[in-house]
Amino acid sequence: MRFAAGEGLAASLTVLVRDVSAYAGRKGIRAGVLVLSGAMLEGIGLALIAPMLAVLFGGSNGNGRLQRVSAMLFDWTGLTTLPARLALLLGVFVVAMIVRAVVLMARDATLAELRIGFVEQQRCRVAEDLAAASWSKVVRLRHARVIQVMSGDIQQIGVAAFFLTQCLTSVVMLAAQCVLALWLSLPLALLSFVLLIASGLALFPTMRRANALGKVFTNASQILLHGTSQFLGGLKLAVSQNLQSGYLAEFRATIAEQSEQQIRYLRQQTASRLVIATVSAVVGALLVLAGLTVFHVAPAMLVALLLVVARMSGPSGQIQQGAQMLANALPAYDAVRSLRHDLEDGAMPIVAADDAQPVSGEIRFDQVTFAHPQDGGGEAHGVHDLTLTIAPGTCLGIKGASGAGKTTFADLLAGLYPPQSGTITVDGEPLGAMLGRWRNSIAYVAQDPFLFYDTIRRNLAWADPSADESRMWQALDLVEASGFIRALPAGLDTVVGERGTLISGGERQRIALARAVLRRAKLLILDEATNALDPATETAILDRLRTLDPRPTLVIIAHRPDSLNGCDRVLTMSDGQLA
Ligand SMILES: Nc1ncnc2c1ncn2[C@@H]1O[C@H](COP(=O)(O)OP(=O)(O)OP(=O)(O)O)[C@@H](O)[C@H]1O
Repeated sequence: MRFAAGEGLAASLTVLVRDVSAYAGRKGIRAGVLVLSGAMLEGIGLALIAPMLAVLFGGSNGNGRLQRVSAMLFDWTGLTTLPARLALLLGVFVVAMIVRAVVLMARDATLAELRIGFVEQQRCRVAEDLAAASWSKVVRLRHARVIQVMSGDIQQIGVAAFFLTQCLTSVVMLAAQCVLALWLSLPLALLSFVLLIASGLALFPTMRRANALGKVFTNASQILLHGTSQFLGGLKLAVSQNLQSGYLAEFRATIAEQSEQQIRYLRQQTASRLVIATVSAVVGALLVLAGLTVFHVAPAMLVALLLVVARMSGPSGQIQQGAQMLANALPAYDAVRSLRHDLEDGAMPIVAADDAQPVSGEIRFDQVTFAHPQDGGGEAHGVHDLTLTIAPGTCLGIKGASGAGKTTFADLLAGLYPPQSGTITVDGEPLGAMLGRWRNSIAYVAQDPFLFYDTIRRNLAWADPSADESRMWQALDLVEASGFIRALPAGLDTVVGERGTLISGGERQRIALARAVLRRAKLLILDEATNALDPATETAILDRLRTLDPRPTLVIIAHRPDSLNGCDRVLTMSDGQLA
Protein backbone atom coordinates (compact mmCIF):
# COMPACT_ATOMS: atom_id res chain seq x y z
CA MET A 1 0.00 0.00 0.00
CA ARG A 2 1.77 3.12 -1.24
CA PHE A 3 0.84 6.36 0.42
CA ALA A 4 2.63 9.71 0.39
CA ALA A 5 1.54 12.26 2.98
CA GLY A 6 0.32 15.49 1.35
CA GLU A 7 -0.64 13.78 -1.91
CA GLY A 8 -2.52 16.12 -4.25
CA LEU A 9 -6.13 15.86 -5.34
CA ALA A 10 -5.28 14.35 -8.74
CA ALA A 11 -3.06 11.65 -7.20
CA SER A 12 -5.72 10.70 -4.61
CA LEU A 13 -8.39 10.54 -7.30
CA THR A 14 -6.19 8.37 -9.52
CA VAL A 15 -5.64 5.91 -6.68
CA LEU A 16 -9.36 5.75 -5.89
CA VAL A 17 -10.25 5.13 -9.54
CA ARG A 18 -7.53 2.47 -9.79
CA ASP A 19 -8.63 0.69 -6.59
CA VAL A 20 -12.34 0.79 -7.48
CA SER A 21 -11.60 -0.58 -10.98
CA ALA A 22 -9.37 -3.31 -9.55
CA TYR A 23 -12.18 -4.29 -7.16
CA ALA A 24 -14.90 -4.05 -9.83
CA GLY A 25 -13.32 -6.49 -12.34
CA ARG A 26 -15.97 -8.22 -14.48
CA LYS A 27 -18.80 -6.58 -12.57
CA GLY A 28 -17.27 -3.25 -13.62
CA ILE A 29 -17.44 -4.26 -17.28
CA ARG A 30 -21.11 -5.23 -16.85
CA ALA A 31 -21.81 -1.86 -15.19
CA GLY A 32 -20.00 -0.08 -18.06
CA VAL A 33 -22.11 -1.89 -20.69
CA LEU A 34 -25.32 -1.03 -18.80
CA VAL A 35 -24.30 2.64 -18.44
CA LEU A 36 -23.55 2.84 -22.17
CA SER A 37 -26.80 1.09 -23.14
CA GLY A 38 -28.83 3.43 -20.91
CA ALA A 39 -27.21 6.45 -22.56
CA MET A 40 -27.83 5.10 -26.08
CA LEU A 41 -31.49 4.34 -25.33
CA GLU A 42 -31.97 7.81 -23.94
CA GLY A 43 -30.42 9.18 -27.16
CA ILE A 44 -32.84 7.14 -29.28
CA GLY A 45 -35.79 8.50 -27.30
CA LEU A 46 -34.61 12.06 -27.74
CA ALA A 47 -33.86 11.56 -31.45
CA LEU A 48 -37.50 10.58 -32.01
CA ILE A 49 -38.72 13.99 -30.85
CA ALA A 50 -37.85 15.83 -34.10
CA PRO A 51 -39.73 13.38 -36.44
CA MET A 52 -42.71 13.41 -34.08
CA LEU A 53 -42.84 17.21 -34.16
CA ALA A 54 -42.44 17.14 -37.98
CA VAL A 55 -45.37 14.70 -38.26
CA LEU A 56 -47.49 16.83 -35.95
CA PHE A 57 -46.78 20.23 -37.48
CA GLY A 58 -45.78 19.24 -41.03
CA GLY A 59 -42.62 20.10 -42.94
CA SER A 60 -39.09 18.68 -42.59
CA ASN A 61 -37.67 17.55 -39.28
CA GLY A 62 -34.54 19.53 -40.12
CA ASN A 63 -32.10 16.63 -40.49
CA GLY A 64 -31.62 14.88 -43.84
CA ARG A 65 -30.64 11.48 -42.37
CA LEU A 66 -33.43 11.50 -39.80
CA GLN A 67 -35.87 12.55 -42.56
CA ARG A 68 -34.81 9.56 -44.71
CA VAL A 69 -35.04 7.08 -41.80
CA SER A 70 -38.60 8.18 -40.87
CA ALA A 71 -39.69 8.18 -44.56
CA MET A 72 -38.34 4.60 -44.90
CA LEU A 73 -40.19 3.55 -41.75
CA PHE A 74 -43.49 5.03 -42.98
CA ASP A 75 -43.09 3.41 -46.44
CA TRP A 76 -42.25 0.05 -44.94
CA THR A 77 -45.27 0.07 -42.59
CA GLY A 78 -47.54 1.60 -45.27
CA LEU A 79 -48.82 4.21 -42.82
CA THR A 80 -50.08 7.37 -44.47
CA THR A 81 -52.35 9.18 -41.99
CA LEU A 82 -51.01 11.58 -39.34
CA PRO A 83 -52.49 9.72 -36.31
CA ALA A 84 -51.14 6.37 -37.56
CA ARG A 85 -47.63 7.76 -38.17
CA LEU A 86 -47.64 9.56 -34.81
CA ALA A 87 -48.86 6.37 -33.08
CA LEU A 88 -45.98 4.44 -34.69
CA LEU A 89 -43.36 6.95 -33.56
CA LEU A 90 -44.93 7.14 -30.09
CA GLY A 91 -44.91 3.34 -29.90
CA VAL A 92 -41.18 3.20 -30.74
CA PHE A 93 -40.58 5.98 -28.21
CA VAL A 94 -42.48 4.15 -25.42
CA VAL A 95 -40.67 0.86 -26.13
CA ALA A 96 -37.28 2.67 -26.07
CA MET A 97 -38.21 4.34 -22.74
CA ILE A 98 -39.37 1.04 -21.17
CA VAL A 99 -36.19 -0.76 -22.22
CA ARG A 100 -34.17 2.23 -20.95
CA ALA A 101 -35.95 2.10 -17.55
CA VAL A 102 -35.15 -1.63 -17.22
CA VAL A 103 -31.51 -1.05 -18.21
CA LEU A 104 -31.20 1.85 -15.73
CA MET A 105 -32.64 -0.34 -12.99
CA ALA A 106 -30.04 -3.04 -13.67
CA ARG A 107 -27.32 -0.36 -13.97
CA ASP A 108 -28.17 1.24 -10.61
CA ALA A 109 -28.38 -2.12 -8.85
CA THR A 110 -24.96 -3.17 -10.25
CA LEU A 111 -23.36 0.17 -9.31
CA ALA A 112 -24.84 0.00 -5.79
CA GLU A 113 -23.51 -3.57 -5.40
CA LEU A 114 -20.08 -2.38 -6.50
CA ARG A 115 -20.07 0.54 -4.08
CA ILE A 116 -21.22 -1.48 -1.09
CA GLY A 117 -18.75 -4.26 -1.91
CA PHE A 118 -15.87 -1.81 -2.26
CA VAL A 119 -16.62 -0.16 1.10
CA GLU A 120 -16.88 -3.54 2.84
CA GLN A 121 -13.61 -4.63 1.22
CA GLN A 122 -11.90 -1.52 2.62
CA ARG A 123 -13.37 -2.10 6.09
CA CYS A 124 -12.20 -5.74 6.10
CA ARG A 125 -8.74 -4.77 4.88
CA VAL A 126 -8.27 -2.25 7.69
CA ALA A 127 -9.46 -4.86 10.21
CA GLU A 128 -7.06 -7.46 8.75
CA ASP A 129 -4.17 -4.99 8.78
CA LEU A 130 -4.90 -4.15 12.40
CA ALA A 131 -5.03 -7.81 13.38
CA ALA A 132 -1.76 -8.55 11.58
CA ALA A 133 0.08 -5.36 12.58
CA SER A 134 3.24 -5.56 14.63
CA TRP A 135 2.69 -4.91 18.33
CA SER A 136 5.12 -1.96 18.29
CA LYS A 137 2.85 -0.28 15.75
CA VAL A 138 -0.38 -1.14 17.55
CA VAL A 139 0.73 0.30 20.92
CA ARG A 140 1.57 3.60 19.26
CA LEU A 141 -1.78 3.95 17.48
CA ARG A 142 -4.12 6.69 18.52
CA HIS A 143 -7.42 4.92 19.16
CA ALA A 144 -9.44 7.89 17.86
CA ARG A 145 -7.63 7.57 14.53
CA VAL A 146 -8.60 3.92 14.17
CA ILE A 147 -12.21 4.50 15.25
CA GLN A 148 -12.54 7.45 12.88
CA VAL A 149 -11.14 5.35 10.01
CA MET A 150 -13.42 2.39 10.77
CA SER A 151 -16.57 4.47 11.10
CA GLY A 152 -16.65 7.99 9.62
CA ASP A 153 -13.89 7.65 7.03
CA ILE A 154 -15.09 4.31 5.68
CA GLN A 155 -18.58 5.78 5.44
CA GLN A 156 -17.12 8.68 3.46
CA ILE A 157 -15.47 6.19 1.10
CA GLY A 158 -19.01 5.00 0.32
CA VAL A 159 -19.86 8.63 -0.48
CA ALA A 160 -16.72 9.01 -2.63
CA ALA A 161 -17.49 5.77 -4.50
CA PHE A 162 -21.09 6.91 -5.02
CA PHE A 163 -20.08 10.23 -6.53
CA LEU A 164 -17.31 8.62 -8.57
CA THR A 165 -19.80 6.25 -10.22
CA GLN A 166 -22.30 9.09 -10.56
CA CYS A 167 -19.70 11.26 -12.34
CA LEU A 168 -18.64 8.43 -14.65
CA THR A 169 -22.28 7.63 -15.49
CA SER A 170 -23.00 11.30 -16.15
CA VAL A 171 -19.92 11.58 -18.39
CA VAL A 172 -21.19 8.68 -20.52
CA MET A 173 -24.72 10.16 -20.63
CA LEU A 174 -23.34 13.54 -21.59
CA ALA A 175 -21.15 11.99 -24.28
CA ALA A 176 -24.18 10.20 -25.78
CA GLN A 177 -26.18 13.43 -25.73
CA CYS A 178 -23.27 15.28 -27.35
CA VAL A 179 -23.12 12.72 -30.16
CA LEU A 180 -26.87 13.10 -30.65
CA ALA A 181 -26.70 16.89 -30.64
CA LEU A 182 -23.86 16.83 -33.19
CA TRP A 183 -25.93 14.53 -35.39
CA LEU A 184 -28.98 16.77 -35.17
CA SER A 185 -27.23 20.04 -35.98
CA LEU A 186 -23.45 20.41 -36.10
CA PRO A 187 -23.09 24.21 -35.76
CA LEU A 188 -25.67 24.57 -33.00
CA ALA A 189 -24.26 21.62 -31.08
CA LEU A 190 -20.73 23.07 -31.29
CA LEU A 191 -21.98 26.39 -30.00
CA SER A 192 -23.69 24.77 -27.02
CA PHE A 193 -20.55 22.70 -26.19
CA VAL A 194 -18.37 25.80 -26.12
CA LEU A 195 -20.76 27.46 -23.68
CA LEU A 196 -21.05 24.34 -21.48
CA ILE A 197 -17.28 23.72 -21.38
CA ALA A 198 -16.69 27.36 -20.42
CA SER A 199 -19.07 26.99 -17.49
CA GLY A 200 -17.36 23.70 -16.49
CA LEU A 201 -13.92 25.28 -16.43
CA ALA A 202 -15.19 28.22 -14.39
CA LEU A 203 -16.35 25.79 -11.67
CA PHE A 204 -13.18 23.64 -11.59
CA PRO A 205 -11.43 25.50 -8.71
CA THR A 206 -14.33 24.69 -6.38
CA MET A 207 -13.21 21.05 -6.47
CA ARG A 208 -9.90 22.02 -4.89
CA ARG A 209 -11.67 24.01 -2.19
CA ALA A 210 -14.05 21.10 -1.53
CA ASN A 211 -11.02 18.82 -1.14
CA ALA A 212 -9.36 21.19 1.35
CA LEU A 213 -12.59 21.31 3.35
CA GLY A 214 -12.78 17.52 3.33
CA LYS A 215 -9.33 17.43 4.94
CA VAL A 216 -10.50 19.83 7.63
CA PHE A 217 -13.55 17.63 8.39
CA THR A 218 -11.48 14.46 8.62
CA ASN A 219 -9.02 16.09 11.03
CA ALA A 220 -11.70 17.79 13.11
CA SER A 221 -13.68 14.53 13.47
CA GLN A 222 -10.54 12.80 14.70
CA ILE A 223 -9.85 15.58 17.20
CA LEU A 224 -13.42 15.36 18.53
CA LEU A 225 -13.25 11.59 18.87
CA HIS A 226 -9.86 11.76 20.54
CA GLY A 227 -11.04 14.46 22.97
CA THR A 228 -14.14 12.46 23.87
CA SER A 229 -12.30 9.17 24.39
CA GLN A 230 -9.62 10.92 26.47
CA PHE A 231 -12.32 12.57 28.53
CA LEU A 232 -14.20 9.30 29.07
CA GLY A 233 -10.96 7.44 29.84
CA GLY A 234 -9.99 10.01 32.46
CA LEU A 235 -13.52 10.78 33.58
CA LYS A 236 -12.84 10.05 37.24
CA LEU A 237 -9.89 12.42 37.27
CA ALA A 238 -11.77 15.05 35.27
CA VAL A 239 -14.87 15.00 37.47
CA SER A 240 -13.00 14.73 40.77
CA GLN A 241 -10.72 17.64 39.87
CA ASN A 242 -13.28 19.73 37.97
CA LEU A 243 -11.48 19.45 34.63
CA GLN A 244 -14.68 19.14 32.57
CA SER A 245 -14.75 22.81 31.57
CA GLY A 246 -11.42 22.47 29.69
CA TYR A 247 -12.75 19.49 27.77
CA LEU A 248 -15.99 21.31 26.95
CA ALA A 249 -14.14 24.44 25.78
CA GLU A 250 -11.94 22.38 23.44
CA PHE A 251 -14.98 20.47 22.16
CA ARG A 252 -16.92 23.68 21.49
CA ALA A 253 -13.97 25.32 19.70
CA THR A 254 -13.52 22.32 17.36
CA ILE A 255 -17.28 22.12 16.69
CA ALA A 256 -17.43 25.87 15.97
CA GLU A 257 -14.55 25.64 13.49
CA GLN A 258 -16.11 22.62 11.80
CA SER A 259 -19.53 24.29 11.50
CA GLU A 260 -17.98 27.44 10.06
CA GLN A 261 -16.17 25.41 7.40
CA GLN A 262 -19.31 23.43 6.65
CA ILE A 263 -21.41 26.57 6.16
CA ARG A 264 -18.74 28.01 3.85
CA TYR A 265 -18.74 24.79 1.83
CA LEU A 266 -22.54 24.71 1.53
CA ARG A 267 -22.50 28.34 0.36
CA GLN A 268 -20.03 27.37 -2.36
CA GLN A 269 -22.24 24.48 -3.44
CA THR A 270 -25.33 26.69 -3.63
CA ALA A 271 -23.36 29.27 -5.63
CA SER A 272 -22.21 26.64 -8.12
CA ARG A 273 -25.80 25.40 -8.52
CA LEU A 274 -26.81 28.98 -9.28
CA VAL A 275 -24.05 29.23 -11.90
CA ILE A 276 -25.17 25.98 -13.56
CA ALA A 277 -28.83 27.07 -13.70
CA THR A 278 -27.91 30.50 -15.10
CA VAL A 279 -25.53 29.08 -17.70
CA SER A 280 -28.14 26.53 -18.85
CA ALA A 281 -30.76 29.29 -19.31
CA VAL A 282 -28.29 31.50 -21.20
CA VAL A 283 -27.19 28.58 -23.42
CA GLY A 284 -30.83 27.78 -24.26
CA ALA A 285 -31.67 31.40 -25.10
CA LEU A 286 -28.54 31.85 -27.24
CA LEU A 287 -29.27 28.61 -29.08
CA VAL A 288 -32.81 29.67 -30.02
CA LEU A 289 -31.61 33.07 -31.20
CA ALA A 290 -28.61 31.73 -33.14
CA GLY A 291 -30.64 28.79 -34.53
CA LEU A 292 -33.37 31.03 -35.95
CA THR A 293 -31.36 34.04 -37.10
CA VAL A 294 -27.88 32.71 -38.00
CA PHE A 295 -28.29 29.00 -38.86
CA HIS A 296 -31.95 29.06 -40.08
CA VAL A 297 -32.71 25.72 -38.41
CA ALA A 298 -36.15 24.08 -38.91
CA PRO A 299 -38.44 24.73 -35.86
CA ALA A 300 -38.92 20.97 -35.20
CA MET A 301 -35.15 20.50 -35.05
CA LEU A 302 -34.72 23.58 -32.88
CA VAL A 303 -37.19 22.26 -30.29
CA ALA A 304 -35.52 18.81 -30.36
CA LEU A 305 -32.08 20.37 -29.90
CA LEU A 306 -33.29 22.54 -27.08
CA LEU A 307 -34.65 19.44 -25.35
CA VAL A 308 -31.31 17.65 -25.83
CA VAL A 309 -29.36 20.62 -24.44
CA ALA A 310 -31.83 20.91 -21.55
CA ARG A 311 -31.28 17.18 -20.84
CA MET A 312 -27.52 17.81 -20.96
CA SER A 313 -27.72 20.22 -18.05
CA GLY A 314 -28.84 17.21 -15.90
CA PRO A 315 -25.65 15.12 -16.29
CA SER A 316 -23.40 18.20 -16.50
CA GLY A 317 -24.88 19.49 -13.23
CA GLN A 318 -24.41 16.03 -11.71
CA ILE A 319 -20.78 16.02 -12.82
CA GLN A 320 -20.21 19.42 -11.22
CA GLN A 321 -21.90 18.51 -7.94
CA GLY A 322 -20.51 14.99 -7.93
CA ALA A 323 -16.96 16.19 -8.56
CA GLN A 324 -17.19 18.54 -5.59
CA MET A 325 -18.62 15.89 -3.29
CA LEU A 326 -16.00 13.44 -4.52
CA ALA A 327 -13.20 15.93 -3.87
CA ASN A 328 -14.67 16.54 -0.42
CA ALA A 329 -14.82 12.83 0.44
CA LEU A 330 -11.35 11.93 -0.93
CA PRO A 331 -9.39 12.93 2.22
CA ALA A 332 -11.25 10.16 4.06
CA TYR A 333 -9.86 7.62 1.59
CA ASP A 334 -6.41 9.15 2.09
CA ALA A 335 -6.85 8.70 5.86
CA VAL A 336 -7.70 5.02 5.40
CA ARG A 337 -4.73 4.48 3.08
CA SER A 338 -2.43 6.34 5.45
CA LEU A 339 -3.44 4.10 8.38
CA ARG A 340 -2.99 0.95 6.30
CA HIS A 341 0.39 2.21 5.13
CA ASP A 342 1.50 2.85 8.74
CA LEU A 343 0.46 -0.65 9.80
CA GLU A 344 2.14 -2.39 6.89
CA ASP A 345 5.71 -2.47 8.11
CA GLY A 346 6.44 -5.53 10.24
CA ALA A 347 2.96 -7.05 9.82
CA MET A 348 2.69 -10.76 10.53
CA PRO A 349 0.41 -13.26 8.78
CA ILE A 350 -2.64 -14.26 10.83
CA VAL A 351 -2.96 -17.96 11.58
CA ALA A 352 -6.48 -19.30 12.10
CA ALA A 353 -6.77 -20.52 15.70
CA ASP A 354 -8.07 -23.95 14.59
CA ASP A 355 -5.15 -24.52 12.22
CA ALA A 356 -2.53 -24.16 14.90
CA GLN A 357 -1.68 -27.16 17.07
CA PRO A 358 -0.48 -26.11 20.57
CA VAL A 359 3.21 -26.48 21.27
CA SER A 360 5.19 -27.03 24.46
CA GLY A 361 8.76 -27.73 25.45
CA GLU A 362 11.82 -25.95 26.79
CA ILE A 363 11.80 -22.19 26.20
CA ARG A 364 15.20 -20.67 25.50
CA PHE A 365 16.23 -17.02 25.28
CA ASP A 366 19.70 -16.72 23.78
CA GLN A 367 21.31 -13.25 23.90
CA VAL A 368 17.97 -11.62 23.17
CA THR A 369 17.87 -7.85 22.71
CA PHE A 370 14.85 -5.71 22.03
CA ALA A 371 14.79 -1.90 22.35
CA HIS A 372 11.48 -0.06 21.97
CA PRO A 373 11.58 2.43 19.10
CA GLN A 374 11.44 5.90 20.63
CA ASP A 375 9.51 8.81 19.09
CA GLY A 376 12.00 11.60 18.45
CA GLY A 377 14.92 9.13 18.55
CA GLY A 378 15.59 9.28 22.33
CA GLU A 379 17.48 6.61 24.30
CA ALA A 380 16.01 3.18 23.62
CA HIS A 381 14.82 0.95 26.50
CA GLY A 382 13.87 -2.69 26.59
CA VAL A 383 15.93 -5.84 27.29
CA HIS A 384 19.55 -6.56 26.42
CA ASP A 385 21.48 -9.80 25.93
CA LEU A 386 18.92 -11.83 27.82
CA THR A 387 19.87 -15.49 28.15
CA LEU A 388 17.73 -17.93 30.13
CA THR A 389 16.02 -21.31 29.93
CA ILE A 390 12.55 -22.22 31.21
CA ALA A 391 11.92 -25.95 31.59
CA PRO A 392 8.38 -27.16 30.81
CA GLY A 393 6.09 -27.23 33.86
CA THR A 394 8.32 -25.04 36.03
CA CYS A 395 7.24 -21.89 37.81
CA LEU A 396 9.53 -18.94 37.12
CA GLY A 397 9.26 -15.72 39.13
CA ILE A 398 10.54 -12.40 37.75
CA LYS A 399 11.01 -9.32 39.90
CA GLY A 400 12.80 -6.02 39.47
CA ALA A 401 12.36 -2.28 39.73
CA SER A 402 9.78 -0.43 37.71
CA GLY A 403 10.99 0.03 34.11
CA ALA A 404 13.51 -2.83 34.47
CA GLY A 405 12.12 -4.59 31.36
CA LYS A 406 9.84 -7.26 32.91
CA THR A 407 6.82 -6.56 30.65
CA THR A 408 9.08 -6.32 27.60
CA PHE A 409 10.40 -9.79 28.50
CA ALA A 410 6.81 -11.11 28.85
CA ASP A 411 5.84 -9.55 25.50
CA LEU A 412 8.86 -11.16 23.82
CA LEU A 413 7.88 -14.46 25.41
CA ALA A 414 4.34 -14.09 24.01
CA GLY A 415 5.81 -13.39 20.56
CA LEU A 416 4.38 -9.86 20.50
CA TYR A 417 7.81 -8.43 19.68
CA PRO A 418 10.39 -10.16 17.50
CA PRO A 419 13.93 -10.00 18.99
CA GLN A 420 16.16 -7.43 17.29
CA SER A 421 19.11 -9.73 17.96
CA GLY A 422 19.51 -13.16 19.55
CA THR A 423 16.98 -15.99 19.35
CA ILE A 424 13.98 -17.31 21.23
CA THR A 425 13.23 -21.00 20.71
CA VAL A 426 10.61 -23.39 22.01
CA ASP A 427 11.58 -27.04 21.95
CA GLY A 428 14.48 -26.05 19.66
CA GLU A 429 12.25 -24.31 17.07
CA PRO A 430 12.50 -20.53 16.55
CA LEU A 431 9.44 -18.76 17.97
CA GLY A 432 9.05 -16.56 14.88
CA ALA A 433 8.50 -19.67 12.74
CA MET A 434 5.57 -20.99 14.80
CA LEU A 435 3.80 -17.91 16.11
CA GLY A 436 0.28 -19.16 15.37
CA ARG A 437 0.86 -22.45 17.19
CA TRP A 438 2.66 -20.67 20.02
CA ARG A 439 -0.11 -18.17 20.62
CA ASN A 440 -2.56 -21.05 20.71
CA SER A 441 -0.48 -22.51 23.51
CA ILE A 442 -0.30 -19.56 25.89
CA ALA A 443 -2.50 -17.50 28.18
CA TYR A 444 -1.30 -14.03 29.10
CA VAL A 445 -2.81 -11.91 31.87
CA ALA A 446 -1.41 -8.40 31.54
CA GLN A 447 -0.95 -5.70 34.18
CA ASP A 448 -4.18 -3.98 33.22
CA PRO A 449 -6.48 -6.86 32.25
CA PHE A 450 -8.95 -6.07 29.54
CA LEU A 451 -12.61 -6.92 29.98
CA PHE A 452 -15.17 -6.29 27.24
CA TYR A 453 -18.29 -4.23 27.79
CA ASP A 454 -20.30 -7.42 28.14
CA THR A 455 -21.45 -10.05 30.63
CA ILE A 456 -19.03 -12.07 32.75
CA ARG A 457 -20.17 -15.18 30.87
CA ARG A 458 -19.23 -13.75 27.47
CA ASN A 459 -15.96 -12.38 28.82
CA LEU A 460 -15.06 -15.90 29.98
CA ALA A 461 -16.30 -17.60 26.80
CA TRP A 462 -13.88 -15.47 24.80
CA ALA A 463 -11.04 -17.70 26.02
CA ASP A 464 -12.81 -20.88 24.94
CA PRO A 465 -16.21 -20.58 23.22
CA SER A 466 -16.89 -24.27 23.92
CA ALA A 467 -16.56 -23.84 27.71
CA ASP A 468 -19.81 -24.78 29.45
CA GLU A 469 -21.13 -23.25 32.66
CA SER A 470 -19.67 -25.93 34.93
CA ARG A 471 -16.16 -25.37 33.51
CA MET A 472 -16.63 -21.64 33.99
CA TRP A 473 -17.54 -22.13 37.67
CA GLN A 474 -14.55 -24.47 38.15
CA ALA A 475 -12.22 -21.79 36.78
CA LEU A 476 -13.94 -19.12 38.89
CA ASP A 477 -13.65 -21.33 42.03
CA LEU A 478 -9.93 -21.75 41.37
CA VAL A 479 -9.34 -17.99 41.34
CA GLU A 480 -11.72 -17.30 44.24
CA ALA A 481 -14.18 -15.38 42.06
CA SER A 482 -17.26 -17.60 42.31
CA GLY A 483 -18.29 -16.15 45.72
CA PHE A 484 -18.71 -12.57 44.60
CA ILE A 485 -20.25 -13.57 41.24
CA ARG A 486 -22.87 -15.81 42.87
CA ALA A 487 -23.75 -12.86 45.13
CA LEU A 488 -24.49 -10.63 42.12
CA PRO A 489 -28.23 -10.53 41.22
CA ALA A 490 -27.51 -11.41 37.57
CA GLY A 491 -24.62 -13.80 38.38
CA LEU A 492 -22.66 -14.74 35.25
CA ASP A 493 -24.92 -12.45 33.23
CA THR A 494 -23.77 -9.32 35.03
CA VAL A 495 -22.46 -6.70 32.62
CA VAL A 496 -19.02 -5.52 33.73
CA GLY A 497 -19.08 -2.07 32.03
CA GLU A 498 -16.53 -0.47 29.74
CA ARG A 499 -13.19 -2.21 30.40
CA GLY A 500 -14.78 -3.75 33.51
CA THR A 501 -15.29 -0.46 35.37
CA LEU A 502 -18.52 -1.64 37.07
CA ILE A 503 -16.61 -4.11 39.25
CA SER A 504 -13.60 -3.68 41.55
CA GLY A 505 -9.99 -3.87 40.36
CA GLY A 506 -9.42 -7.16 42.26
CA GLU A 507 -12.63 -8.67 40.85
CA ARG A 508 -11.57 -7.65 37.37
CA GLN A 509 -8.21 -9.38 37.86
CA ARG A 510 -9.85 -12.57 39.11
CA ILE A 511 -12.20 -12.75 36.07
CA ALA A 512 -9.18 -12.21 33.80
CA LEU A 513 -7.36 -15.03 35.64
CA ALA A 514 -10.35 -17.38 35.29
CA ARG A 515 -10.43 -16.58 31.56
CA ALA A 516 -6.75 -17.51 31.32
CA VAL A 517 -7.33 -20.77 33.21
CA LEU A 518 -10.15 -21.70 30.79
CA ARG A 519 -7.65 -21.64 27.91
CA ARG A 520 -5.88 -24.74 29.33
CA ALA A 521 -2.64 -23.18 28.15
CA LYS A 522 0.82 -24.76 28.10
CA LEU A 523 2.34 -21.49 29.28
CA LEU A 524 0.66 -19.05 31.64
CA ILE A 525 2.18 -15.57 31.85
CA LEU A 526 1.00 -13.41 34.75
CA ASP A 527 2.33 -9.87 34.58
CA GLU A 528 1.46 -8.30 37.94
CA ALA A 529 -1.87 -9.99 37.38
CA THR A 530 -2.67 -10.34 41.08
CA ASN A 531 -1.37 -7.02 42.43
CA ALA A 532 -4.86 -5.71 43.26
CA LEU A 533 -5.61 -8.71 45.53
CA ASP A 534 -5.03 -8.96 49.25
CA PRO A 535 -1.91 -11.08 50.03
CA ALA A 536 -3.86 -14.04 51.43
CA THR A 537 -6.14 -14.35 48.38
CA GLU A 538 -3.17 -13.86 46.05
CA THR A 539 -1.16 -16.65 47.73
CA ALA A 540 -4.14 -19.02 47.68
CA ILE A 541 -4.76 -18.41 43.95
CA LEU A 542 -1.09 -18.73 42.92
CA ASP A 543 -0.77 -21.97 44.96
CA ARG A 544 -3.80 -23.41 43.15
CA LEU A 545 -2.46 -22.39 39.75
CA ARG A 546 0.71 -24.36 40.51
CA THR A 547 -1.39 -27.48 41.11
CA LEU A 548 -3.26 -27.34 37.80
CA ASP A 549 -3.29 -30.65 36.00
CA PRO A 550 -1.71 -30.84 33.43
CA ARG A 551 0.60 -28.30 34.95
CA PRO A 552 1.40 -25.37 32.69
CA THR A 553 4.73 -23.58 32.68
CA LEU A 554 4.16 -20.51 34.82
CA VAL A 555 5.93 -17.16 34.48
CA ILE A 556 4.91 -14.81 37.27
CA ILE A 557 6.03 -11.20 37.27
CA ALA A 558 5.50 -9.42 40.57
CA HIS A 559 6.82 -6.63 42.77
CA ARG A 560 5.83 -8.14 46.14
CA PRO A 561 8.46 -10.76 47.18
CA ASP A 562 5.72 -12.83 48.88
CA SER A 563 3.94 -13.23 45.54
CA LEU A 564 6.92 -15.26 44.27
CA ASN A 565 7.40 -17.45 47.35
CA GLY A 566 6.15 -20.65 45.73
CA CYS A 567 8.17 -20.28 42.49
CA ASP A 568 10.81 -22.89 41.54
CA ARG A 569 13.17 -20.09 40.57
CA VAL A 570 13.12 -16.29 40.93
CA LEU A 571 15.15 -14.01 38.65
CA THR A 572 15.72 -10.30 39.13
CA MET A 573 15.78 -7.91 36.21
CA SER A 574 17.61 -4.62 36.25
CA ASP A 575 18.09 -2.21 33.36
CA GLY A 576 16.84 -4.70 30.81
CA GLN A 577 19.17 -7.50 31.98
CA LEU A 578 19.14 -10.34 34.46
CA ALA A 579 20.84 -9.19 37.64
N1 LIG B 1 5.93 0.79 23.75
C1 LIG B 1 7.00 1.37 24.30
N2 LIG B 1 7.64 2.36 23.66
C2 LIG B 1 8.71 2.95 24.16
N3 LIG B 1 9.28 2.60 25.33
C3 LIG B 1 8.69 1.63 26.04
C4 LIG B 1 7.52 0.96 25.57
N4 LIG B 1 7.16 0.02 26.47
C5 LIG B 1 8.08 0.11 27.46
N5 LIG B 1 8.98 1.06 27.20
C6 LIG B 1 10.15 1.42 28.02
O1 LIG B 1 10.95 0.25 28.18
C7 LIG B 1 11.43 0.13 29.50
C8 LIG B 1 10.99 -1.22 30.08
O2 LIG B 1 9.58 -1.18 30.21
P1 LIG B 1 8.79 -2.41 30.81
O3 LIG B 1 7.35 -2.11 30.68
O4 LIG B 1 9.30 -3.64 30.20
O5 LIG B 1 9.25 -2.34 32.34
P2 LIG B 1 8.67 -3.13 33.61
O6 LIG B 1 9.83 -3.71 34.31
O7 LIG B 1 7.58 -4.04 33.21
O8 LIG B 1 8.08 -1.90 34.44
P3 LIG B 1 6.87 -1.88 35.49
O9 LIG B 1 7.30 -2.69 36.68
O10 LIG B 1 6.76 -0.43 35.83
O11 LIG B 1 5.68 -2.41 34.80
C9 LIG B 1 10.89 1.33 30.26
O12 LIG B 1 11.91 2.30 30.29
C10 LIG B 1 9.73 1.80 29.42
O13 LIG B 1 9.54 3.19 29.52
